[in-house]
Amino acid sequence: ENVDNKKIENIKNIQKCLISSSGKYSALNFYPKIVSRVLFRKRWQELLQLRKFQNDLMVELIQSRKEIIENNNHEDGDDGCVVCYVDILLNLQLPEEKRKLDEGELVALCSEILTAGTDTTSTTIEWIMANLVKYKHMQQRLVEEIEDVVGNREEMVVREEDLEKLPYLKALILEGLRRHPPTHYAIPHAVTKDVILNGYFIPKNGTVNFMVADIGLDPTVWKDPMVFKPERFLRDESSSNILEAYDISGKKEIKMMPFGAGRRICPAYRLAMLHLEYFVANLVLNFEWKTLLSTENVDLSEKQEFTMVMKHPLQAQISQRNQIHQ
Ligand code: HEM
Repeated sequence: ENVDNKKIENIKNIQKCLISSSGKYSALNFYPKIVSRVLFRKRWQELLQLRKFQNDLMVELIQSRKEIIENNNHEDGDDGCVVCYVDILLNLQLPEEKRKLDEGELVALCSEILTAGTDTTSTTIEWIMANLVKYKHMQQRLVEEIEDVVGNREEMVVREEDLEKLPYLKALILEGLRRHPPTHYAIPHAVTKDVILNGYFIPKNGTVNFMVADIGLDPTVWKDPMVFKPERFLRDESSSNILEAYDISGKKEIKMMPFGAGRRICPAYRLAMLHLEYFVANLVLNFEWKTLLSTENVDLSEKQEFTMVMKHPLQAQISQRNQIHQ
């Protein structure tokens, strides 16, 4: 909170720059470092320069946190701040190597959490809102469900504790993640020894990835997989509003895996679900979302950036809903 805007803007820019050129720089991994340094000399220089810029920005912030912890010698509270992610990283002792994280590792982990935790959620919200603009009846059904729960309040706001009473909202979020997962692949995984997986031989250190988007569109698992239909997650599509207990973590079975599955599942999948439900509910409760022109259609074409974004970003006309209680 005390960091000046210019610095925040710089961090935002460097993160964006590294994300948007991640394809370009990941090519540097294709050859052993010694070869790639010669073949792609210029690209290496560019990357190292960006990384230095990022380092300079973040190390200063990390250092100031370190000083606060050392001076206060407490877990949280006295400096008016909650415990930060970086506080936990600074206290971490690597059990096998018996050492703390070095500066480069701290910067890499801070960079990872910023990247992994922002575009993913905002892209998913945009896809879901686009579907709500396109399918007015879904927006209407959602508003009615929310008003039934919060309708008597003075302040029209959906609170965290309301979310469990909103099954259609959850069904809508799940359908958004099935039909428009922000990442179409998981992070590459590697096997630590030779294995045979489903009849395929995978050699030690071989890279394995998962086609997250295609799994959610498998026609042998999902009826009309291309159709956006939140009701598919409700027990009785036509009448009942009871949500099938759907296990997004894939512990029982895997019919879709927008957050990955198993040991390396997205560590923030519950937080992400909370963000998605909370933001969509409040955006819809407070505002009516429409296309700019009544004849206009919402174009749901995709474009691959760091996440799979809308090729034509959502443009909508929003107006404040009539508040029931003034
Ligand atoms: C809609 C929102 C999100 C989606 C769909 C999503 C999806 C994913 C996926 C598919 C992976 C890779 C899993 C694998 O390789 O098996 C992942 C990893 C990760 N996610 Fe998320 N994520 C979301 C939000 C977040 C948020 C809000 C944070 C942090 C605040 C976050 C932090 C991370 C981190 C740190 C990893 C890497 C974990 C590792 O290396 O083991 N994600 N996420």
